[in-house]
Amino acid sequence: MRFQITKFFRQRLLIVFLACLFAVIWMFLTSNVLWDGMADVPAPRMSDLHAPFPPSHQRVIIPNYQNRFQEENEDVDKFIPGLDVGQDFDGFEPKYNDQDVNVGQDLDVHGDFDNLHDIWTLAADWVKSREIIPAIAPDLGTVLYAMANSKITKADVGYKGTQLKLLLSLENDQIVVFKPMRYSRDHVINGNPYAGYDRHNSEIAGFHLDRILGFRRAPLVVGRHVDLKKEIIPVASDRLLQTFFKGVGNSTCFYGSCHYCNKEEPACDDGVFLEGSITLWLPSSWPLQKHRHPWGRTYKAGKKAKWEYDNTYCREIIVKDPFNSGPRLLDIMDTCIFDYLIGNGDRHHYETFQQDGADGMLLNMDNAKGFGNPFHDEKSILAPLYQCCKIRRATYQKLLTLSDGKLSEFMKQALSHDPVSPVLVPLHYEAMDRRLRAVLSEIQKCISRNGESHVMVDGLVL
Ligand SMILES: Nc1ncnc2c1ncn2[C@@H]1O[C@H](COP(=O)(O)OP(=O)(O)OP(=O)(O)O)[C@@H](O)[C@H]1O
Ligand SMILES: [Mn+2]
Repeated sequence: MRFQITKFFRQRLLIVFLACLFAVIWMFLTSNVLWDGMADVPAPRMSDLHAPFPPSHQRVIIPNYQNRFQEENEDVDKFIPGLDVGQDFDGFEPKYNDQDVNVGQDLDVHGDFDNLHDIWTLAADWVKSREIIPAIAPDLGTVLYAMANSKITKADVGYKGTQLKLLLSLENDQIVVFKPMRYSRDHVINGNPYAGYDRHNSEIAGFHLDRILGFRRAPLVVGRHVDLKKEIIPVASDRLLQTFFKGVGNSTCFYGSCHYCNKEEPACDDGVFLEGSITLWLPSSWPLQKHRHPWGRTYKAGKKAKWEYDNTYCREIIVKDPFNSGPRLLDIMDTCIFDYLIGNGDRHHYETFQQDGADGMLLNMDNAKGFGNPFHDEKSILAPLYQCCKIRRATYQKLLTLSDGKLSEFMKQALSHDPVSPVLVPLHYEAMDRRLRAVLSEIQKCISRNGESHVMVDGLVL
Protein backbone atom coordinates (compact mmCIF):
# COMPACT_ATOMS: atom_id res chain seq x y z
CA MET A 1 0.00 0.00 0.00
CA ARG A 2 2.77 2.38 1.04
CA PHE A 3 4.68 1.59 -2.11
CA GLN A 4 1.59 2.31 -4.24
CA ILE A 5 1.01 5.78 -2.65
CA THR A 6 4.63 6.79 -3.23
CA LYS A 7 4.44 5.65 -6.83
CA PHE A 8 1.17 7.57 -7.29
CA PHE A 9 2.72 10.80 -5.93
CA ARG A 10 5.90 10.29 -7.90
CA GLN A 11 3.93 10.09 -11.12
CA ARG A 12 1.95 13.26 -10.28
CA LEU A 13 5.14 15.07 -9.28
CA LEU A 14 6.78 14.13 -12.56
CA ILE A 15 3.77 15.44 -14.52
CA VAL A 16 3.79 18.76 -12.58
CA PHE A 17 7.56 19.10 -13.07
CA LEU A 18 7.31 18.47 -16.82
CA ALA A 19 4.43 20.96 -17.12
CA CYS A 20 6.48 23.65 -15.32
CA LEU A 21 9.53 22.93 -17.49
CA PHE A 22 7.43 23.20 -20.64
CA ALA A 23 5.90 26.50 -19.45
CA VAL A 24 9.34 28.02 -18.73
CA ILE A 25 10.72 26.96 -22.14
CA TRP A 26 7.64 28.30 -23.88
CA MET A 27 7.85 31.66 -22.07
CA PHE A 28 11.53 31.97 -22.96
CA LEU A 29 10.91 31.24 -26.63
CA THR A 30 8.07 33.71 -26.95
CA SER A 31 9.77 36.53 -25.05
CA ASN A 32 12.07 39.13 -26.67
CA VAL A 33 15.06 37.91 -24.75
CA LEU A 34 16.20 35.81 -27.69
CA TRP A 35 16.11 38.68 -30.10
CA ASP A 36 19.32 40.58 -29.76
CA GLY A 37 18.95 44.25 -29.00
CA MET A 38 15.20 44.23 -28.51
CA ALA A 39 15.30 43.16 -24.87
CA ASP A 40 16.31 46.52 -23.46
CA VAL A 41 13.89 48.59 -25.54
CA PRO A 42 11.24 49.90 -23.16
CA ALA A 43 7.60 49.95 -24.19
CA PRO A 44 6.64 52.92 -26.38
CA ARG A 45 5.25 55.75 -24.33
CA MET A 46 3.22 57.80 -26.74
CA SER A 47 1.23 54.81 -27.88
CA ASP A 48 -0.31 54.23 -24.46
CA LEU A 49 -3.44 56.21 -25.21
CA HIS A 50 -3.75 55.12 -28.79
CA ALA A 51 -3.50 51.41 -27.92
CA PRO A 52 -2.11 50.21 -31.25
CA PHE A 53 -1.80 46.55 -32.17
CA PRO A 54 1.39 44.98 -30.85
CA PRO A 55 4.49 45.44 -32.98
CA SER A 56 4.55 42.74 -35.62
CA HIS A 57 8.15 43.00 -36.74
CA GLN A 58 10.15 41.97 -33.73
CA ARG A 59 11.48 38.68 -34.95
CA VAL A 60 14.22 38.69 -37.45
CA ILE A 61 16.88 36.16 -38.16
CA ILE A 62 19.07 36.79 -41.15
CA PRO A 63 21.60 34.00 -41.60
CA ASN A 64 25.20 34.31 -42.78
CA TYR A 65 25.47 37.96 -41.83
CA GLN A 66 29.25 38.20 -42.07
CA ASN A 67 29.50 36.35 -45.40
CA ARG A 68 26.80 38.43 -46.92
CA PHE A 69 28.32 41.70 -45.75
CA GLN A 70 31.70 40.76 -47.23
CA GLU A 71 30.22 39.66 -50.55
CA GLU A 72 28.21 42.83 -50.93
CA ASN A 73 31.08 45.15 -50.09
CA GLU A 74 34.01 43.33 -51.70
CA ASP A 75 34.42 45.44 -54.81
CA VAL A 76 33.14 48.72 -53.55
CA ASP A 77 36.49 50.53 -53.29
CA LYS A 78 37.49 49.67 -56.84
CA PHE A 79 35.22 51.91 -58.82
CA ILE A 80 34.70 55.02 -56.79
CA PRO A 81 36.95 57.85 -57.88
CA GLY A 82 38.65 59.74 -55.11
CA LEU A 83 38.09 57.02 -52.55
CA ASP A 84 41.45 56.27 -51.01
CA VAL A 85 41.92 52.53 -51.05
CA GLY A 86 44.68 52.76 -48.45
CA GLN A 87 44.71 51.33 -44.97
CA ASP A 88 41.61 52.05 -42.91
CA PHE A 89 42.26 54.00 -39.74
CA ASP A 90 41.04 52.71 -36.47
CA GLY A 91 41.53 53.43 -32.81
CA PHE A 92 39.81 56.78 -32.58
CA GLU A 93 39.52 58.26 -29.15
CA PRO A 94 35.81 58.51 -28.46
CA LYS A 95 35.27 61.59 -26.36
CA TYR A 96 31.81 61.05 -25.09
CA ASN A 97 30.31 63.83 -23.08
CA ASP A 98 26.95 63.19 -21.44
CA GLN A 99 25.85 66.77 -22.06
CA ASP A 100 26.38 66.45 -25.79
CA VAL A 101 23.27 64.64 -26.84
CA ASN A 102 19.98 65.22 -25.17
CA VAL A 103 18.10 62.21 -26.45
CA GLY A 104 15.71 60.92 -23.86
CA GLN A 105 14.43 63.85 -21.82
CA ASP A 106 13.06 65.82 -24.74
CA LEU A 107 10.90 62.87 -25.73
CA ASP A 108 8.88 62.77 -22.53
CA VAL A 109 5.27 63.80 -22.97
CA HIS A 110 3.87 66.62 -20.84
CA GLY A 111 0.22 67.39 -20.39
CA ASP A 112 0.62 71.09 -19.69
CA PHE A 113 -0.96 72.43 -22.88
CA ASP A 114 -4.50 73.81 -23.00
CA ASN A 115 -5.08 73.10 -26.65
CA LEU A 116 -3.51 71.74 -29.78
CA HIS A 117 -3.28 75.17 -31.33
CA ASP A 118 -0.62 76.10 -28.75
CA ILE A 119 1.34 72.97 -29.58
CA TRP A 120 1.35 73.62 -33.35
CA THR A 121 2.29 77.27 -32.75
CA LEU A 122 5.12 76.25 -30.48
CA ALA A 123 6.58 73.93 -33.14
CA ALA A 124 6.18 76.57 -35.87
CA ASP A 125 8.00 79.10 -33.68
CA TRP A 126 10.93 76.71 -33.27
CA VAL A 127 11.87 77.15 -36.93
CA LYS A 128 14.86 79.41 -37.46
CA SER A 129 17.22 79.98 -40.37
CA ARG A 130 19.61 77.29 -39.21
CA GLU A 131 17.45 74.95 -37.16
CA ILE A 132 14.03 73.34 -37.20
CA ILE A 133 14.11 72.46 -33.53
CA PRO A 134 16.21 73.97 -30.75
CA ALA A 135 19.08 72.03 -29.18
CA ILE A 136 17.06 71.63 -26.02
CA ALA A 137 13.36 71.12 -26.70
CA PRO A 138 11.59 69.75 -23.62
CA ASP A 139 8.25 69.91 -25.46
CA LEU A 140 9.37 67.84 -28.44
CA GLY A 141 7.75 64.70 -27.00
CA THR A 142 4.47 66.56 -26.57
CA VAL A 143 4.49 67.81 -30.17
CA LEU A 144 5.28 64.31 -31.46
CA TYR A 145 2.54 62.90 -29.26
CA ALA A 146 0.04 65.38 -30.70
CA MET A 147 1.11 64.43 -34.23
CA ALA A 148 0.62 60.74 -33.47
CA ASN A 149 -2.71 61.05 -31.67
CA SER A 150 -4.74 64.09 -32.62
CA LYS A 151 -7.84 63.82 -34.78
CA ILE A 152 -7.45 63.74 -38.57
CA THR A 153 -9.85 66.31 -40.03
CA LYS A 154 -8.99 66.10 -43.76
CA ALA A 155 -7.19 63.61 -45.99
CA ASP A 156 -6.07 64.16 -49.56
CA VAL A 157 -3.64 62.68 -52.06
CA GLY A 158 -0.01 63.78 -51.79
CA TYR A 159 0.94 67.24 -53.07
CA LYS A 160 3.92 66.49 -55.29
CA GLY A 161 6.76 64.01 -55.56
CA THR A 162 6.87 60.53 -57.01
CA GLN A 163 5.98 58.39 -53.97
CA LEU A 164 2.64 57.30 -52.52
CA LYS A 165 1.69 59.48 -49.56
CA LEU A 166 -1.23 61.37 -48.06
CA LEU A 167 -1.60 64.98 -47.10
CA LEU A 168 -3.54 65.18 -43.84
CA SER A 169 -4.92 67.99 -41.71
CA LEU A 170 -4.86 67.46 -37.98
CA GLU A 171 -7.23 69.12 -35.55
CA ASN A 172 -6.56 72.86 -35.23
CA ASP A 173 -5.25 73.13 -38.76
CA GLN A 174 -1.88 71.47 -38.78
CA ILE A 175 -0.82 69.95 -42.08
CA VAL A 176 1.19 66.72 -41.98
CA VAL A 177 2.39 64.17 -44.52
CA PHE A 178 1.59 60.49 -44.05
CA LYS A 179 3.98 58.00 -45.66
CA PRO A 180 2.49 54.48 -45.42
CA MET A 181 4.36 51.33 -44.45
CA ARG A 182 5.13 49.23 -47.54
CA TYR A 183 7.65 46.71 -46.17
CA SER A 184 8.12 44.59 -43.07
CA ARG A 185 11.01 45.74 -40.89
CA ASP A 186 13.34 42.92 -41.94
CA HIS A 187 12.79 43.38 -45.68
CA VAL A 188 16.11 43.89 -47.48
CA ILE A 189 16.17 46.09 -50.59
CA ASN A 190 18.71 45.00 -53.17
CA GLY A 191 19.84 46.95 -56.19
CA ASN A 192 20.71 50.61 -56.57
CA PRO A 193 20.92 52.92 -53.53
CA TYR A 194 17.59 54.54 -54.34
CA ALA A 195 15.69 51.32 -55.10
CA GLY A 196 12.29 50.43 -53.69
CA TYR A 197 9.37 52.33 -52.24
CA ASP A 198 9.75 54.95 -49.56
CA ARG A 199 10.29 53.52 -46.08
CA HIS A 200 8.26 55.23 -43.38
CA ASN A 201 10.58 53.90 -40.66
CA SER A 202 13.52 55.54 -42.42
CA GLU A 203 11.73 58.90 -42.13
CA ILE A 204 11.27 58.32 -38.40
CA ALA A 205 14.81 57.11 -37.75
CA GLY A 206 16.19 59.86 -40.02
CA PHE A 207 14.54 62.55 -37.95
CA HIS A 208 16.11 61.27 -34.73
CA LEU A 209 19.52 60.67 -36.32
CA ASP A 210 19.59 64.22 -37.67
CA ARG A 211 18.91 65.47 -34.16
CA ILE A 212 21.45 63.19 -32.52
CA LEU A 213 24.09 64.34 -35.01
CA GLY A 214 23.36 67.86 -33.81
CA PHE A 215 22.13 69.15 -37.19
CA ARG A 216 18.43 69.62 -36.35
CA ARG A 217 17.64 70.31 -40.01
CA ALA A 218 14.87 67.72 -40.46
CA PRO A 219 11.12 68.37 -40.08
CA LEU A 220 9.56 66.53 -37.13
CA VAL A 221 8.54 62.92 -37.78
CA VAL A 222 6.71 60.34 -35.67
CA GLY A 223 5.12 56.95 -36.31
CA ARG A 224 1.36 56.49 -36.24
CA HIS A 225 -1.14 53.68 -36.60
CA VAL A 226 -4.01 54.99 -38.71
CA ASP A 227 -7.44 53.35 -38.89
CA LEU A 228 -8.26 53.85 -42.58
CA LYS A 229 -11.97 53.11 -42.20
CA LYS A 230 -12.54 55.35 -39.18
CA GLU A 231 -9.89 58.08 -39.55
CA ILE A 232 -9.31 58.53 -43.29
CA ILE A 233 -12.33 57.47 -45.37
CA PRO A 234 -14.85 59.75 -43.57
CA VAL A 235 -12.66 62.83 -44.17
CA ALA A 236 -11.09 61.91 -47.52
CA SER A 237 -11.32 64.12 -50.62
CA ASP A 238 -13.14 62.63 -53.61
CA ARG A 239 -9.96 62.15 -55.60
CA LEU A 240 -8.40 60.19 -52.73
CA LEU A 241 -11.59 58.20 -52.07
CA GLN A 242 -11.67 57.05 -55.68
CA THR A 243 -8.41 55.17 -55.11
CA PHE A 244 -9.71 53.09 -52.17
CA PHE A 245 -10.69 49.45 -52.64
CA LYS A 246 -11.15 46.22 -50.65
CA GLY A 247 -7.96 44.17 -50.53
CA VAL A 248 -7.41 40.52 -49.69
CA GLY A 249 -9.05 39.24 -46.52
CA ASN A 250 -10.57 42.04 -44.57
CA SER A 251 -8.05 44.67 -45.64
CA THR A 252 -8.66 48.17 -46.99
CA CYS A 253 -6.26 49.56 -49.60
CA PHE A 254 -5.62 52.79 -51.49
CA TYR A 255 -3.16 53.80 -54.17
CA GLY A 256 -3.42 57.60 -54.11
CA SER A 257 -2.18 59.81 -56.88
CA CYS A 258 1.50 60.34 -57.72
CA HIS A 259 4.04 59.57 -60.45
CA TYR A 260 4.48 55.93 -59.38
CA CYS A 261 0.96 55.44 -57.97
CA ASN A 262 -1.19 52.67 -59.47
CA LYS A 263 -3.78 50.15 -58.35
CA GLU A 264 -1.35 47.22 -58.58
CA GLU A 265 0.91 48.79 -55.92
CA PRO A 266 -1.41 49.97 -53.15
CA ALA A 267 -0.83 50.46 -49.44
CA CYS A 268 -3.13 48.23 -47.37
CA ASP A 269 -4.06 48.02 -43.71
CA ASP A 270 -4.00 44.83 -41.66
CA GLY A 271 -7.78 44.82 -41.37
CA VAL A 272 -7.81 47.70 -38.87
CA PHE A 273 -4.65 49.80 -38.92
CA LEU A 274 -2.12 51.01 -41.44
CA GLU A 275 1.20 52.01 -39.94
CA GLY A 276 3.03 55.00 -41.33
CA SER A 277 5.11 58.08 -40.59
CA ILE A 278 3.72 61.54 -39.92
CA THR A 279 5.89 64.51 -40.95
CA LEU A 280 5.03 67.94 -39.68
CA TRP A 281 4.56 70.46 -42.50
CA LEU A 282 6.87 73.47 -42.21
CA PRO A 283 5.22 76.84 -41.51
CA SER A 284 4.09 78.72 -44.61
CA SER A 285 6.19 81.68 -43.45
CA TRP A 286 9.26 79.59 -44.38
CA PRO A 287 8.79 78.80 -48.10
CA LEU A 288 11.25 76.38 -49.65
CA GLN A 289 13.51 76.58 -52.65
CA LYS A 290 14.49 73.43 -54.52
CA HIS A 291 18.00 72.88 -55.90
CA ARG A 292 19.59 70.15 -57.96
CA HIS A 293 22.15 68.28 -55.85
CA PRO A 294 25.63 68.52 -57.43
CA TRP A 295 26.31 64.90 -56.44
CA GLY A 296 22.92 63.64 -57.67
CA ARG A 297 22.65 60.41 -59.64
CA THR A 298 21.50 60.14 -63.26
CA TYR A 299 18.82 57.52 -62.50
CA LYS A 300 19.65 55.98 -65.88
CA ALA A 301 21.23 52.55 -66.06
CA GLY A 302 24.62 52.74 -67.74
CA LYS A 303 24.83 56.53 -67.58
CA LYS A 304 27.16 57.99 -64.98
CA ALA A 305 27.08 61.43 -63.45
CA LYS A 306 30.34 63.38 -63.73
CA TRP A 307 31.24 62.88 -60.06
CA GLU A 308 31.06 59.11 -60.64
CA TYR A 309 33.97 59.07 -63.08
CA ASP A 310 35.84 62.34 -62.52
CA ASN A 311 38.10 62.30 -59.50
CA THR A 312 38.56 66.06 -59.59
CA TYR A 313 34.85 66.91 -59.73
CA CYS A 314 34.94 68.86 -56.47
CA ARG A 315 37.42 71.39 -57.88
CA GLU A 316 34.81 72.51 -60.36
CA ILE A 317 32.03 72.69 -57.74
CA ILE A 318 33.99 74.45 -55.01
CA VAL A 319 34.59 77.53 -57.16
CA LYS A 320 30.93 77.95 -58.10
CA ASP A 321 28.24 79.94 -56.37
CA PRO A 322 26.81 79.07 -53.78
CA PHE A 323 29.48 76.48 -52.91
CA ASN A 324 32.51 78.77 -53.00
CA SER A 325 31.59 80.57 -49.78
CA GLY A 326 28.98 80.35 -47.04
CA PRO A 327 27.55 77.21 -45.45
CA ARG A 328 26.29 75.30 -48.51
CA LEU A 329 29.22 73.01 -49.30
CA LEU A 330 29.72 72.17 -45.63
CA ASP A 331 25.99 71.43 -45.30
CA ILE A 332 26.38 69.02 -48.23
CA MET A 333 29.18 67.30 -46.31
CA ASP A 334 26.99 66.96 -43.21
CA THR A 335 24.10 65.60 -45.24
CA CYS A 336 26.20 63.07 -47.14
CA ILE A 337 27.42 61.70 -43.80
CA PHE A 338 23.83 61.53 -42.57
CA ASP A 339 22.77 59.79 -45.81
CA TYR A 340 25.66 57.34 -45.69
CA LEU A 341 24.75 56.33 -42.14
CA ILE A 342 21.18 55.52 -43.16
CA GLY A 343 22.06 54.24 -46.66
CA ASN A 344 20.05 56.84 -48.58
CA GLY A 345 21.36 57.27 -52.12
CA ASP A 346 18.38 59.30 -53.33
CA ARG A 347 19.42 62.91 -52.61
CA HIS A 348 18.63 64.09 -56.17
CA HIS A 349 17.52 67.53 -55.00
CA TYR A 350 17.74 69.42 -51.76
CA GLU A 351 15.76 72.28 -50.33
CA THR A 352 16.68 75.48 -48.51
CA PHE A 353 14.65 78.33 -47.03
CA GLN A 354 13.93 80.71 -49.87
CA GLN A 355 14.40 83.87 -47.82
CA ASP A 356 17.95 82.93 -46.84
CA GLY A 357 19.23 82.81 -50.42
CA ALA A 358 22.74 81.43 -50.87
CA ASP A 359 23.18 81.24 -47.09
CA GLY A 360 20.11 79.02 -46.65
CA MET A 361 20.68 75.79 -44.75
CA LEU A 362 20.24 72.47 -46.51
CA LEU A 363 17.14 70.85 -45.04
CA ASN A 364 17.44 67.16 -44.31
CA MET A 365 13.99 66.29 -45.58
CA ASP A 366 12.74 63.29 -47.57
CA ASN A 367 14.77 60.67 -45.74
CA ALA A 368 12.59 57.72 -46.70
CA LYS A 369 15.12 55.84 -48.81
CA GLY A 370 17.34 54.79 -45.92
CA PHE A 371 17.59 51.53 -44.02
CA GLY A 372 17.00 49.37 -47.09
CA ASN A 373 19.99 47.05 -46.74
CA PRO A 374 21.99 46.61 -43.52
CA PHE A 375 24.51 44.39 -45.34
CA HIS A 376 25.57 47.01 -47.81
CA ASP A 377 27.50 50.22 -47.12
CA GLU A 378 27.14 52.45 -50.17
CA LYS A 379 30.44 54.33 -50.18
CA SER A 380 29.48 56.45 -53.18
CA ILE A 381 27.04 58.35 -50.92
CA LEU A 382 30.15 59.76 -49.20
CA ALA A 383 31.59 61.06 -52.48
CA PRO A 384 31.21 64.77 -51.57
CA LEU A 385 33.28 64.13 -48.43
CA TYR A 386 36.13 62.10 -49.91
CA GLN A 387 36.27 64.14 -53.13
CA CYS A 388 36.31 67.56 -51.40
CA CYS A 389 37.93 66.55 -48.10
CA LYS A 390 36.23 69.31 -46.15
CA ILE A 391 34.23 69.01 -42.94
CA ARG A 392 33.14 71.26 -40.09
CA ARG A 393 35.20 70.60 -36.99
CA ALA A 394 31.97 70.58 -34.96
CA THR A 395 30.59 67.75 -37.10
CA TYR A 396 33.81 65.79 -36.82
CA GLN A 397 33.82 66.19 -33.05
CA LYS A 398 30.20 65.11 -32.82
CA LEU A 399 31.00 62.01 -34.85
CA LEU A 400 33.82 61.21 -32.44
CA THR A 401 31.50 61.51 -29.45
CA LEU A 402 29.16 59.04 -31.11
CA SER A 403 31.73 56.44 -32.11
CA ASP A 404 32.33 53.36 -30.01
CA GLY A 405 28.71 52.25 -30.13
CA LYS A 406 27.20 55.43 -28.72
CA LEU A 407 25.36 56.25 -31.94
CA SER A 408 23.30 53.07 -31.93
CA GLU A 409 22.74 53.38 -28.20
CA PHE A 410 21.27 56.88 -28.60
CA MET A 411 19.25 55.85 -31.63
CA LYS A 412 17.75 52.88 -29.76
CA GLN A 413 16.93 55.13 -26.84
CA ALA A 414 15.26 57.78 -29.03
CA LEU A 415 13.35 55.32 -31.19
CA SER A 416 12.05 53.34 -28.21
CA HIS A 417 9.70 56.28 -27.55
CA ASP A 418 8.02 56.04 -30.94
CA PRO A 419 4.50 54.58 -31.23
CA VAL A 420 5.60 52.17 -33.96
CA SER A 421 8.67 50.98 -32.05
CA PRO A 422 10.71 48.93 -32.75
CA VAL A 423 11.46 51.24 -35.66
CA LEU A 424 14.57 49.37 -36.84
CA VAL A 425 15.77 45.78 -36.61
CA PRO A 426 19.09 45.31 -34.76
CA LEU A 427 21.15 44.81 -37.94
CA HIS A 428 20.51 48.44 -38.90
CA TYR A 429 21.95 49.67 -35.60
CA GLU A 430 25.08 47.59 -36.20
CA ALA A 431 25.27 49.02 -39.72
CA MET A 432 25.12 52.61 -38.43
CA ASP A 433 27.98 52.07 -35.97
CA ARG A 434 30.04 50.35 -38.66
CA ARG A 435 29.37 53.13 -41.17
CA LEU A 436 30.28 55.78 -38.61
CA ARG A 437 33.71 54.15 -38.24
CA ALA A 438 34.07 54.25 -42.03
CA VAL A 439 33.23 57.98 -42.09
CA LEU A 440 35.89 58.70 -39.45
CA SER A 441 38.32 56.63 -41.42
CA GLU A 442 37.66 58.64 -44.60
CA ILE A 443 38.21 61.88 -42.68
CA GLN A 444 41.52 60.55 -41.37
CA LYS A 445 42.60 59.65 -44.90
CA CYS A 446 41.76 63.18 -46.02
CA ILE A 447 43.84 64.60 -43.19
CA SER A 448 46.86 62.46 -44.03
CA ARG A 449 46.58 63.41 -47.70
CA ASN A 450 45.88 67.13 -47.38
CA GLY A 451 46.71 68.19 -43.83
CA GLU A 452 44.28 69.01 -41.06
CA SER A 453 44.13 72.74 -41.81
CA HIS A 454 42.82 71.99 -45.31
CA VAL A 455 40.20 69.52 -44.11
CA MET A 456 38.79 70.95 -40.87
CA VAL A 457 36.69 74.08 -41.05
CA ASP A 458 36.16 75.99 -37.82
CA GLY A 459 32.76 77.63 -37.68
CA LEU A 460 29.84 77.31 -40.01
CA VAL A 461 30.96 78.69 -43.34
CA LEU A 462 33.66 78.10 -45.92
N1 LIG B 1 7.21 68.75 -44.08
C1 LIG B 1 7.18 69.47 -45.19
N2 LIG B 1 7.05 70.81 -45.11
C2 LIG B 1 7.04 71.55 -46.22
N3 LIG B 1 7.14 71.05 -47.47
C3 LIG B 1 7.30 69.73 -47.61
C4 LIG B 1 7.32 68.88 -46.48
N4 LIG B 1 7.48 67.61 -46.91
C5 LIG B 1 7.55 67.67 -48.24
N5 LIG B 1 7.44 68.95 -48.68
C6 LIG B 1 7.49 69.37 -50.09
O1 LIG B 1 7.03 68.33 -50.92
C7 LIG B 1 8.05 67.85 -51.78
C8 LIG B 1 7.95 66.35 -51.97
O2 LIG B 1 8.11 65.69 -50.74
P1 LIG B 1 9.01 64.40 -50.61
O3 LIG B 1 10.37 64.75 -51.13
O4 LIG B 1 8.92 63.87 -49.25
O5 LIG B 1 8.26 63.43 -51.61
P2 LIG B 1 8.84 62.36 -52.62
O6 LIG B 1 7.66 61.67 -53.22
O7 LIG B 1 9.84 61.54 -51.96
O8 LIG B 1 9.52 63.28 -53.70
P3 LIG B 1 10.62 62.83 -54.76
O9 LIG B 1 9.99 61.80 -55.60
O10 LIG B 1 10.92 64.12 -55.49
O11 LIG B 1 11.79 62.30 -53.98
C9 LIG B 1 9.34 68.30 -51.12
O12 LIG B 1 10.36 68.44 -52.08
C10 LIG B 1 8.92 69.62 -50.47
O13 LIG B 1 8.95 70.67 -51.40
MN1 LIG C 1 11.80 61.00 -52.34
